[in-house]
Amino acid sequence: MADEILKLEGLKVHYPIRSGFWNRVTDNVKAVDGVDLTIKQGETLGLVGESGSGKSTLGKVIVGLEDMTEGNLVYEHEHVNTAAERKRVQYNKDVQMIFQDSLSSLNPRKTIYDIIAEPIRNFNPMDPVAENDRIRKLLDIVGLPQRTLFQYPFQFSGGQRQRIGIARALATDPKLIIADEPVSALDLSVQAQVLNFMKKIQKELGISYLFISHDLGVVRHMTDNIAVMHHGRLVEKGTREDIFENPQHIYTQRLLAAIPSVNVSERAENRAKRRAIEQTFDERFNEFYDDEGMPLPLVQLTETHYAALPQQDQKETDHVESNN
Ligand SMILES: Nc1ncnc2c1ncn2[C@@H]1O[C@H](COP(=O)(O)OP(=O)(O)OP(=O)(O)O)[C@@H](O)[C@H]1O
Repeated sequence: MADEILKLEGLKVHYPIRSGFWNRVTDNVKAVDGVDLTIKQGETLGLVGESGSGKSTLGKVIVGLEDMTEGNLVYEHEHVNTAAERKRVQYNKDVQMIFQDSLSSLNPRKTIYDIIAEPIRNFNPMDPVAENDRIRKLLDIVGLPQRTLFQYPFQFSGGQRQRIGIARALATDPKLIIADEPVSALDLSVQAQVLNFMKKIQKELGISYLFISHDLGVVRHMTDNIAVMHHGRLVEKGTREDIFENPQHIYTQRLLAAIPSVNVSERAENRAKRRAIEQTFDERFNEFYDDEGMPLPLVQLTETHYAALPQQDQKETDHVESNN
């Protein structure tokens, strides 16, 4: 079995809500509320949930764009928070992010050359000739013509811009890429191209991905394992088969029902199924969520499959109490 590359332990991000005359902290938004998750070397782990479930916050904590309130990041078996400076610099070089909105994540005043050069200059400065070679090679890897090097982001299509974002992320030779909704802003035909391309470079370069998406349909073709997030907690995690063939949590079932059917003749039938699942979700919400509307703790069902189930639903034969 592949070794782990990154482990999240009890990760929490709570944002204070201030109110009243004295602007005191009166409550917290629990954007991420105690997530345990392991990403293995070379795998793609899908992180799925609706808007507001906390996925982006989790991704940002991993790359240091957001601070955690509590918890640990363990990278290659070492705690990132307490690691020596050298190890932390290595972590920042090894773990990169691709964003959903390629236009706003690429500096509009910089050429493609300078955009890709920036991480190289930060992490691995080299002489101008070597830098030029490296940038041209990265452009080749992402399949953009050399003549685009001195153009600006607005001169590219969405799909091409996403490739530039990928080239920038690859510039430091990362081991793990956090891809936050990398294709949701793109047309369907371009989505497939970018996804296939991401898979191709994964095979060639042996990178791991944390692939964040609101759409289980997109994640299906990309991932080995999947974690489903709701209200800042994981409600289910397992292999792709566990999630698609044997979903246990009502929220996972609802997300699966939301995947649009390609087959037109099945659409009416799917609509009816979706309505039934929505109804089950509403009826059983109080069993699957606590008094504050938060998901229950995860329980281990099989070697690979975990779900936040109420007691009476923990019926799989070989289930083991989770220590998560
Ligand atoms: N800086 C912040 N201050 C206060 N609340 C925040 C902040 N950032 C995020 N939140 C809240 O935390 C929750 C999780 O947000 P997050 O963006 O991580 O969700 P998401 O699942 O990625 O959704 P989306 O796909 O829409 O980005 C939301 O309720 C959001 O409003």
